[in-house]
Amino acid sequence: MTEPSALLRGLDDEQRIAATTVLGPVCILAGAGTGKTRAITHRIAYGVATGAYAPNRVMALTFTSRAAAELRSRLRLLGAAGVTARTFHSAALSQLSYFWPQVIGGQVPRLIDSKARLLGHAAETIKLRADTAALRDLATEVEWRKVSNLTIDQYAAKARTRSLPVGFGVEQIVDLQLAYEKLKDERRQIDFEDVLLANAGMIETEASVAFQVREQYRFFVVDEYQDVSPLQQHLLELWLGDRRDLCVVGDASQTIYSFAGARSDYLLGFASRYDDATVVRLERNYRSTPAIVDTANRLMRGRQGALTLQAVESADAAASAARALTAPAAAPAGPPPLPPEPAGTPSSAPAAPPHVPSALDVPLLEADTDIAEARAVAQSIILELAAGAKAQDVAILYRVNAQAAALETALAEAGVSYQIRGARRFFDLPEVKQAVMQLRAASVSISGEPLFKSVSDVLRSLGWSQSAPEARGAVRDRWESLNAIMSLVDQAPAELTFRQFTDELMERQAAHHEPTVDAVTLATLHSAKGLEWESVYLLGLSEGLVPISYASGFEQIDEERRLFYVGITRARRRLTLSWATRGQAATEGYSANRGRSAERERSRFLTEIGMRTTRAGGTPRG
Ligand SMILES: Nc1ncnc2c1ncn2[C@@H]1O[C@H](COP(=O)(O)OP(=O)(O)OP(=O)(O)O)[C@@H](O)[C@H]1O
Repeated sequence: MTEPSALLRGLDDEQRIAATTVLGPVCILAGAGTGKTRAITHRIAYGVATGAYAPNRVMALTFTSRAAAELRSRLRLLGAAGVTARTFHSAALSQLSYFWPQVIGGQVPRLIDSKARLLGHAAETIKLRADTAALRDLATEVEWRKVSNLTIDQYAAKARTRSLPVGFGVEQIVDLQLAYEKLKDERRQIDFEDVLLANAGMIETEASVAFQVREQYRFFVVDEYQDVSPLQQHLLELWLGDRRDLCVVGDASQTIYSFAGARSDYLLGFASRYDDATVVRLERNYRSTPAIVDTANRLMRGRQGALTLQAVESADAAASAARALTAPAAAPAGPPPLPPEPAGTPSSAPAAPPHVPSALDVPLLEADTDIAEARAVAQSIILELAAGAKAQDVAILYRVNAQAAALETALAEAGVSYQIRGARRFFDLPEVKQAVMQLRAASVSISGEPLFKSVSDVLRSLGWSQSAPEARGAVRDRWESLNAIMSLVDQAPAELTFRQFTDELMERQAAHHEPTVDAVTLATLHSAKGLEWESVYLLGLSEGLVPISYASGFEQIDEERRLFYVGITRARRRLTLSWATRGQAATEGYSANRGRSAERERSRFLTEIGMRTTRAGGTPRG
């Protein structure tokens, strides 16, 4: 077991308070890149190491299986392997599967694999016409009702003020939901949200279930708490009962799933629900350069929930009383400032004051069209790669999937390899499955060798070599996959054994946690949450895309602002912003008017930040 004091090394003062306050209600309000994952993993490990927790009585909850796998893996390295780290859904399903036979009898009903398909069948029963796209929107509406913990009647009352799927009225949607629930019951099936609803129902109605569940888990930690839905919050309260050992961590500025039912008010209201809560603010950003931090702060200046440490040192910012993320003194300065100062400054001019990095150092590219924008970005990436950057450290982020098309073209023309996040499942590739199996088999008999040797011997037998084959196509793809596994060896801590390495691989396989391959990442802003890269390009920063055309009203525009904030704060050393002046008609959505060219306006957020524009390949503009 790890020494308790060793677990506190490498934490800053606030992180240490979070880590050592192992009992009672704790709320960690953490800005982007401030080390919240570090804080909660060290807190759990410290609680285990000091004997405050029995590991099997701790439950760490996340919202994605990737995040749960990441927590498990970090906890294992910190000596807290027995702790449960799960998504809300997986924790609820495991309890439901255990208690269903006792309480109801038989097995848990089968989970439906496609809500839209079952809704289609339900629509037929009430003679409602809906095409595939409409059914997907209607499925989202069903999900919203359920995660908001509303009955169909309560939904009917709220729906009158909601923007509903196009072409459907409240009555039709209510009838469809009734038909859907009926059909589901007849078929003895449940959907994703029913798992939480049924689990909650059992704890509420069966005292013995409530007793057993609460006996098992005593200490709760919730990561990304700003994303909690009313249904998840309800279940969490049932799990807790009258206990108070709950630690939540989150960043209200990164709430980007309100449309799907996430509610940051549970995070922001934690201290008023628990008036003796320990509230810790993590505001020192360890990830990004001062210029990137300044860009993020300007965007969030004065916003509610902008989690910050101290007033930025300008009179203007001080006056606004906004608190801002700070970059640590030792943060790298980042790339040389762009755009360049206009030439021709007289040499006799008084010495310039020292340069204070700011958002004005972040380049903003302007191009005529989407493809010109994509090509400008591809060219910039080529320069970065030529200067020694690794492709896997570069990401291009955008608002809607359709924007990837121009990028794919431009990157292919430029010969830059890329992967689209979420587009392929690495561990489903046959060569990867085979490699994991063989590594596992070898790890049973081989021990004591350096990890690199054990893994590379197995992978060589499958076709890996130190240098990449000079070819494109299947052979090269196979090499890339095996090399991605080798790159996990490079990232592994020195003390990791072969057996532990294969444990990790299998864990990642179960969670689809892909290792980085040597390629630039293309991802939507939503799917970039929680990740970081050395260099990040944010594309399409025009009205209609950021904010998206269908966002209306303060709340929705603010969610777009937070999405932009998430994008900015993914960058460690270099951030490049860009937009195209012409494209599809911004007011009518990105993909609705393909082929039609319309003037675009640059994003209002760029103006708020005070960005200057550099024409792609041209000169700065005010
Ligand atoms: N005390 C510290 N000293 C040095 N580096 C740290 C410290 N705490 C965190 N970091 C580093 O800062 C970066 C951000 O940490 P982490 O990923 O835990 O942040 P986060 O708060 O979860 O970020 P986000 O919410 O933006 O995804 C990581 O590279 C991490 O190693």
